[in-house]
Amino acid sequence: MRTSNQNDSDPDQDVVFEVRDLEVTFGTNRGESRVVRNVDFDIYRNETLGMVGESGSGKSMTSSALMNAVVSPGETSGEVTYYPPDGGEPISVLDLDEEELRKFRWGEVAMVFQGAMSSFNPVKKVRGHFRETLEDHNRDVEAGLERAHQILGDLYLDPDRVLDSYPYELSGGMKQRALVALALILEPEVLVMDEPTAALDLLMQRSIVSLLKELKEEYELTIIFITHDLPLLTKLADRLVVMYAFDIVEVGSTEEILYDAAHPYTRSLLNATPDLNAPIEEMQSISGSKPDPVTNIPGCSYRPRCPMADESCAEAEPPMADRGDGHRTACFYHDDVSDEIPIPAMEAAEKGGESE
Ligand SMILES: Nc1ncnc2c1ncn2[C@@H]1O[C@H](COP(=O)(O)OP(=O)(O)OP(=O)(O)O)[C@@H](O)[C@H]1O
Repeated sequence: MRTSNQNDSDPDQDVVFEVRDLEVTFGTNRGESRVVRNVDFDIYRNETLGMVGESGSGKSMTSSALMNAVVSPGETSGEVTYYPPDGGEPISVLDLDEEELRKFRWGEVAMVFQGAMSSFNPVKKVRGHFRETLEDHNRDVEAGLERAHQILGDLYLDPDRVLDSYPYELSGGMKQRALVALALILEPEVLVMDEPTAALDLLMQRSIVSLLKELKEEYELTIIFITHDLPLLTKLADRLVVMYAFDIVEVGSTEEILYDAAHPYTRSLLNATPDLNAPIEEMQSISGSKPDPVTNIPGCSYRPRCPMADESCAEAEPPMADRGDGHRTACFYHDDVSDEIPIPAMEAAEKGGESE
């Protein structure tokens, strides 16, 4: 097991991705747009890491940067180190050339993108997509198609029927599962899923979640799951990363974040989700205007919307405070937050748990 010498890494964890000082910028006519700002975090092998935050907070850009796949003319800087399994040589992802990246992206880390519903070529049968991916990566096509059968079966699909279909002949849920199977065809270690369930109905979203849990065990995957849907994440993720204004404001185990959220933004997010078992449609928006990636406000980026902000929050950016057990948050007042911003639903849930 690799242990990191970085202060904010957990030495007991087997790290698969180590991200340090990650920045993504775009030049605009208003000035430099910094859409990912000094982001530091680790991803542990075989965990499901959920990334949550309001629209535009930088989740997709951060996950694209993990694969050095930020769209042009975006500039990515910092360090993204990928640790292959079994102690293989670490890979500095931002230094890979085009050919190395092509191999890395399917073979080590595969991605099911936002809007993936449309990412099958409509005039090609599903089998053709599997064949093409295998051929492009010089894999044994017959053995690969056999694996496709296995994965599609594991996703409760009829493999022959799906492989012989055109994408338009499949329902949304079937198409989405076929895309997950395609992402897994080259046996990646990590699966990055960006809002993969957004276009599906609630029932299908929940069934994809239980399928992902099964897949993760079966194929020993590390999963990074990006969504606005906090209720969905709580059922799936081992740990959560909360993003606000292009940076991480809180990270910790899902349980810690649900029952001891220590950043005012995370607590507002939880309060905007009245019932963690309710459909996402019921999530309310948080008051105040969203941050602008071209503007750099001094101090804490959440300050303009934070009910607890005072002068010290304007003077300096709060460093990540360590609350133990890998729970960290960027707030000067993390010890006072639970008194200042109660979360009635969580308190009720906790009381219910105690009385059982
Ligand atoms: N091609 C682009 N060029 C310049 N800026 C971009 C581009 N794509 C996204 N952005 C900006 O980058 C910021 C972060 O966007 P990102 O897509 O990472 O957010 P997100 O948290 O994933 O949001 P969503 O949940 O809506 O996908 C936003 O301010 C967005 O407007």
